[in-house]
Amino acid sequence: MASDAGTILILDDDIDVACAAQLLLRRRFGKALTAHDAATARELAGMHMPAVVLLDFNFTPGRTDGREGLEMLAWLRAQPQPPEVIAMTAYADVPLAVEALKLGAGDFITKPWENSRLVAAVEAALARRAPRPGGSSATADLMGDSAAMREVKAMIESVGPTEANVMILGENGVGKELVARAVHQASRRAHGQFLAVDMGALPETTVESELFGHRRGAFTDAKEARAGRFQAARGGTLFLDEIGNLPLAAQAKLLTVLERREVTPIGADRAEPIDVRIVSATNLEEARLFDASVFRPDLLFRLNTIVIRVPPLRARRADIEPLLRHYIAFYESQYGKAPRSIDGAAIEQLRAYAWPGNVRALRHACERAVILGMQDSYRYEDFGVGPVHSTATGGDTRRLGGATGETDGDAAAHGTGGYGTSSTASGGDALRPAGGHGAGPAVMGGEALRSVGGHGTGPATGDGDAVRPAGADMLRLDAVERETIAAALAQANGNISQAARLLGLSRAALYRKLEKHGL
Ligand SMILES: Nc1ncnc2c1ncn2[C@@H]1O[C@H](COP(=O)(O)OP(=O)(O)OP(=O)(O)O)[C@@H](O)[C@H]1O
Repeated sequence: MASDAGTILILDDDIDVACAAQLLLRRRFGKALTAHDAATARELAGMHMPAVVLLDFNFTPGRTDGREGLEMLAWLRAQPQPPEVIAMTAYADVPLAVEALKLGAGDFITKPWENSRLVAAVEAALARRAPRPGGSSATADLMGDSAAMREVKAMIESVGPTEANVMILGENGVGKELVARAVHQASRRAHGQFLAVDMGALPETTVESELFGHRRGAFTDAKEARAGRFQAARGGTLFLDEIGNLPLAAQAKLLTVLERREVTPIGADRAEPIDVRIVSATNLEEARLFDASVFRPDLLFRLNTIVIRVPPLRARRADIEPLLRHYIAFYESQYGKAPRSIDGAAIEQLRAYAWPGNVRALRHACERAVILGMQDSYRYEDFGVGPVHSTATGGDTRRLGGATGETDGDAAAHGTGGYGTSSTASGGDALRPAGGHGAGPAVMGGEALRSVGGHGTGPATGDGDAVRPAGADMLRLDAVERETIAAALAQANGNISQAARLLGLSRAALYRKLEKHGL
């Protein structure tokens, strides 16, 4: 019997092949649509947001290079709610299938297929999209048992099941997105989408179309209708990350949507009701957030029904050791390394370190130690974080410099003192280019291996730049990269999201590069 598992879209220019798949899959899974060319596929994908796409790789007669399929795959992967893609290739095209897998397809089948194999592939694709089963607790991914973390987790468990909008506050890298995901998992919407949007990275000119969607032909580039993030997250949770970076004009539009609980896609004549729970996050200090010239108070009022403050790591030092153990084990397994213990003195020093980059930096430091550590146990130097005591005022001053609350007392997760009250704290993720890393190594993770040994011998921990020229050329390239990043940061006034956009990088990729260059 058909189940309502989500729409399946089949793109194949061979009408017989597409229809055969449609008949089979419709019987088993419910809604299955077909398209025979790229334009129709895009149109259908925009309108129906399929859960799974079966993708042939050549849809123009005579084409055999698979480029069309790879382009379509990239387009599908870039959608606000990307479907699982199953590549369909001819038997001889295994290299193409491998390329498709590298580009994000979840599976491939060869034509002609066995029906049972096709059904199994679609079932597996649907299972990959389903929320993680069991997980007795929505907060299972949040390591740390400090008083502050316990308070954060208790809030998640109590506000999760409500429909209240939640705003999460905290410095960069403290785990705001993880908290947002936990709120979603604890909610009645857990079976629906958790859709994250980096508001700081949306170009101002397209904010409206990205969030609310557009109809075909609504403006010059609108070649197909496209659902916005509000529609894509229907039934689920929309996570508006870096909300503090949203320009004031876009804030006004967002406010209208939240007040009316409906969106009108650009070019549409009717509004559509929205069905999303809004969770937002920002690293702005509260003083800035309450400044009406930065953030509209009426919008803030809509968003912050419940506020969860995630304290910086230095204010909950009891979490440092469990986090270290967790991420060391994680990277040992990822890199196939034998488990090693952490030297007792190293744990003490790592607990005393100020962790200006919070959990994200701790995670990177563990990855570095696993790759570079040469002793029987991990030593403090393996983590590449610089001298313990340089960090309270110097070190990485990029993200909030204040080292207040540096006791095991664990600042309260909410209330007034938990976040950003230090007079030395800089606004948001403002970057001070002059802040160096003291005596810490200038390279992080696998980059160090590559600078010494040429290229390609260590695990590729960077951002896809595993193959690099050796020696002087590489040093020059690194210097150019560093300068380019510094210039972009200066131009963006230290705003990480904007700098990432200028550089064409994701924020995560930019963070890695900042750490690599000691910026
Ligand atoms: N309590 C935690 N347990 C395990 N991992 C964590 C925890 N907190 C954060 N992390 C990890 O640290 C990294 C940064 O977390 P996350 O992206 O949620 O932070 P953020 O506050 O949203 O950062 P930003 O403000 O820069 O977007 C992620 O890799 C995340 O998995």
